[in-house]
Amino acid sequence: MSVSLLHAAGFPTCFKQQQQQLMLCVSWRSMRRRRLRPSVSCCAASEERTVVVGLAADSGCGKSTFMRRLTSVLGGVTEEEEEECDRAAPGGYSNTLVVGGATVICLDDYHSLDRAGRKEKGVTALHPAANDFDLMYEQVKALKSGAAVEKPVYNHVTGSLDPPELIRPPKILFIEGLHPLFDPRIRSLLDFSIYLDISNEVKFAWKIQRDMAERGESLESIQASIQARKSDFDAYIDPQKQYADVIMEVLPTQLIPDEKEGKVLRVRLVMKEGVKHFNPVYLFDEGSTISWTPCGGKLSCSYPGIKFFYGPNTYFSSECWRWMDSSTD
Ligand SMILES: Nc1ncnc2c1ncn2[C@@H]1O[C@H](COP(=O)(O)OP(=O)(O)OP(=O)(O)O)[C@@H](O)[C@H]1O
Ligand SMILES: O=C(CO)[C@H](O)[C@H](O)COP(=O)(O)O
Repeated sequence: MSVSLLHAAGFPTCFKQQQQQLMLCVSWRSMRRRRLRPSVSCCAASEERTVVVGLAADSGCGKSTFMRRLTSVLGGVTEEEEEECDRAAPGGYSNTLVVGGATVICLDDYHSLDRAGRKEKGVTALHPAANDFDLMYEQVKALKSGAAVEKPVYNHVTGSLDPPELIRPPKILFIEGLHPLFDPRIRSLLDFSIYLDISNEVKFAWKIQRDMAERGESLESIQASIQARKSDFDAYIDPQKQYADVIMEVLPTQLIPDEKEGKVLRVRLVMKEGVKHFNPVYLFDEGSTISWTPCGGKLSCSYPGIKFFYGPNTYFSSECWRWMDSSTD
């Protein structure tokens, strides 16, 4: 898991280069919004139990990008998966991704209020009242215990709920969305959890990049949408990070004064100690504290160009965490 996570997070180096590569990719979420054929898991219920991984983040904070990179480690979609999908649910819209024996479901599908309903009640999609946590729990529990479910589908194009789709239990079930760690019952089903903690500055830069370029939104509407969701984000989304096994913080760089474009970033990987089946990664020497700033004379870019930190640290008042900080110019 550690290697895949590092790959997905872009550690330890070349973050800038990877960003450029990412920018060439079409966002998976935007692809699936256009896609008209649902993906339905085609893995037969196996003797082994399904491993459940939660990925939490605010909207526009890289969940789809992260999942696309993580599942690329698992391999591509097999012919059997394609055929099963075609047979099981031809036509229609889906937020689900099936790849390499893993199924990624998007928790937006558990919105109990559609776009019109939220508008009428004056709540955002981040508010618990707009989501069906009972059904989310029942279905994740069923999948984990090897039973298929008829999962609802929230259609981001129409803003309403489509007919449900069949999800069979995969080897690995990823639940990604706004609230995978919100409900204690659902938290108890997770074998591993990740929170993408994107600072306001970077979130804004990424949203502008995606929503202006790909969705034709104006700067003002992006600003207004972030602002309108801010109090619910603070109340219901952000606190989930204390329950995650791994938190990836993406922050503005400290290496370039006044860098506003969000093209150069600082990434901090926060890893909980003592999580079953997870070995936190380290730089050079496990358990030590390492801070590295290269010699300016050896750099082809402006000093300091790159900076690393690794060591034990506290997070939410607990000491069983390790941090890795990486910043590149
Ligand atoms: N690791 C990354 N490095 C650089 N840019 C990124 C990274 N992850 C995401 N982004 C930028 O942020 C944008 C939003 O990412 P993405 O669509 O994956 O977010 P999301 O959480 O799935 O959003 P939503 O829930 O609104 O669909 C991307 O289009 C990309 O521009
Ligand atoms: O936060 C979101 C996704 O993470 C969306 O805003 C939420 O799902 C509502 O969808 P839409 O904006 O299409 O009405």
